[in-house]
Amino acid sequence: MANTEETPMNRQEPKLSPHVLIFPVPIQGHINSMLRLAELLCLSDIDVTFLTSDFSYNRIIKHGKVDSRFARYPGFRFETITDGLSDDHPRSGDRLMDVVSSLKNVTGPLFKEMMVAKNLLASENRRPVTCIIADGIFSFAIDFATEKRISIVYFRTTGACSFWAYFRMQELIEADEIPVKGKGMDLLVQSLPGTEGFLRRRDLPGFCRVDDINDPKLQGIKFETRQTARAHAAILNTFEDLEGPILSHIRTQIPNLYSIGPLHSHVKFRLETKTKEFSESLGSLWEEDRSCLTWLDSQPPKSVIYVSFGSIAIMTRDQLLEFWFGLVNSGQRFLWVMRPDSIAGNDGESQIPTELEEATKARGYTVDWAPQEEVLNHPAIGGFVTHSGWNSTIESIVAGVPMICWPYFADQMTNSRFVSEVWEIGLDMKDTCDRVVIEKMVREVMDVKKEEFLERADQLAKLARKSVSEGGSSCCNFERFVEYIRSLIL
Ligand SMILES: O=c1ccn([C@@H]2O[C@H](COP(=O)(O)OP(=O)(O)O[C@H]3O[C@H](CO)[C@@H](O)[C@H](O)[C@H]3O)[C@@H](O)[C@H]2O)c(=O)[nH]1
Ligand SMILES: C[C@H]1CC[C@@H]2C(C(=O)O)=CO[C@@H](O)[C@@H]21
Repeated sequence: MANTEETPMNRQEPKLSPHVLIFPVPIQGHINSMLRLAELLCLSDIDVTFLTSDFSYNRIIKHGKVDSRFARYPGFRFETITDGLSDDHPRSGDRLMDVVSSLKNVTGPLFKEMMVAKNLLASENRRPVTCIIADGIFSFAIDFATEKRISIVYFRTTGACSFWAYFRMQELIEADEIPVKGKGMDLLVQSLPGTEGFLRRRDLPGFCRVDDINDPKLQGIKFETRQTARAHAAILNTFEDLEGPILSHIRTQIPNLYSIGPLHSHVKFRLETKTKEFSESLGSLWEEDRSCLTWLDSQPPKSVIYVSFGSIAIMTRDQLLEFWFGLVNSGQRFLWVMRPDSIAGNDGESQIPTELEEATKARGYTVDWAPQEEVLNHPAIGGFVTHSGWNSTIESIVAGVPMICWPYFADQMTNSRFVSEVWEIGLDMKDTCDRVVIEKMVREVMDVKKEEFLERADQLAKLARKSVSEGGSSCCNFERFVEYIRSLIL
C-alpha cells in the first residue's frame, strides 16, 4: 500500500546551495574586486560569506552602499574579524605592510579558531563552507583548508603581469636579476618568460627594490606567491585579450587559472542582463563626493584629466606641488582626488602658492574621494593620472581612457610598464616627479597624441567588454568556475 503519510525520509529537503567564503586583505583595492566576485557568485545562486576586518566593515557600511546592494541576495552575509591593529593605524603608505604582518600573525590563528568554533560558518539553511576563496597572500587559509579538506581557491587581486614576476622571484634571484637596488635598473630582465625586450629591472614589483636578498618583505611576498600552486585553483581579475601571453606562461605552473575580469564590467553586464540595473561602484571606505560629476557635466568632451593615486599611496608636499604646477601649467582642466591621509607630513599650516590656487579655481576641481568608475566613464574625461593600482588600471582600460602612470610601489611598477610598452595606452612616468615632465606628458596625452591614444584605448575597451559578454572568454571562464563550485556538493 502506498505510504500516504509524508515521513522525513520521503520529504524532499530543498538542496542547500554551495557556500563560498570570500576573504580579501581588508584594504580598498582588494575589497572592491572581491565584492564584485561576491556579487557574481550571488547572481549564480551561490551562498557567500564575505569576511573582512571590523575596521573596514564599519567603513564599508558607512560609505559603501553595500547594505542596499546585497539586500537582494538572501544568501549573502558579512562576517568580521580583527586585523589586529588599532583604529588609528594609518593602514597605508610605508605602514601598509604592518597590515600584512598582523593579518598573518594575529588574524590567521583567530580565523582558524573562528571557523572551527562556528562549524565552518554553517547555520540554518546554510551548509558548512564548501570553498574558501582567499586573498593570494593568505597561505594560512591554504593550511586550514588543506587540514579540513575544504576546497581552496586563491584570488590574487593584481594583474597577471605582476603576479608572474612575483611567482618567478626565486628564478630572478638565481639569475642575479633581483634585488635591483641601484644597480642596472635599466637592464632588460632576461629570466621572466613573456617579458623579453621591454621589461627592465626597474619595472619589476617594488618589493624587488631592496639591497638585501633576505629582505623580509621580498622573502615574504615571494613565499606567499609560490603558495598559489598549492590551491585547487586560482582567479585573476583580467582577461585573455589583455594578458593572454602571460596567462599562458602562468598556466604552465598553475593550470587551473580562471581569468574572469574585468570584474566590475562583468558584474555590470550580468546585472543589466538579469535585472536591467546599472551597477554603480560599492564598497568605498571613504565618502564619495558626487559633486565632481556635476562639475564634469559642464566640461567639454574629453577635456578633463582625472588624477587619483588610489587608497594607499602617499606623496610628500613637494611632490604634490610638482603635480599641481605641472597640471596647471599644462593648461588642461583637471579633477584631482586628494585622499585625506595621502600627503606625508601634512602640517596643515603650509600655504599653497596663491597663483596655484587661483589657476586651480579656473580649471581644476578637487575632491577627497570620487565615484571613480562613474568618473572614468564620464564623457568629459580624456585622460587619467594614476598610480597604476590594478583596479584603477583595468577600470581605465574598460572606460577607454589613456593613462599617465606614476607608480608608488608593489605591482604598480609592472602595471605601468605594460600600459606604456605593451598595451600602448599611456605613458609611464616611473621614478620621476618633475613639473616640466608632468606638463609635457599631460599635453602629449590630452593634446599632441590625443587621437592616437584614444583610438588604441577604445580598441582595448571593446575587447574588455567582449570578454565579459555572452560567449566571451571571461564569461565562459566564470561559468566553468561556477560549475567547479557546484561540483563540490554533488
Ligand atoms: O577617489 C577614488 C579613488 C579610488 N577609488 C577606487 O578604489 C580602488 C583603488 O584600487 P586600486 O586602483 O587597485 O589601488 P589601491 O587602492 O592602491 O590598491 C591596492 O590593491 C591593488 C589590488 O591588489 C593593487 O594593484 C595596488 O597596487 C594596491 O595599492 C579602485 O577600484 C577605484 O575605483 C574610488 O572609488 N574613488
Ligand atoms: C598589502 C600588499 C601586499 C601585497 C599586495 C600587493 C601586490 O602587489 O600583490 C600590492 O599592494 C597591496 O595590494 C598588497
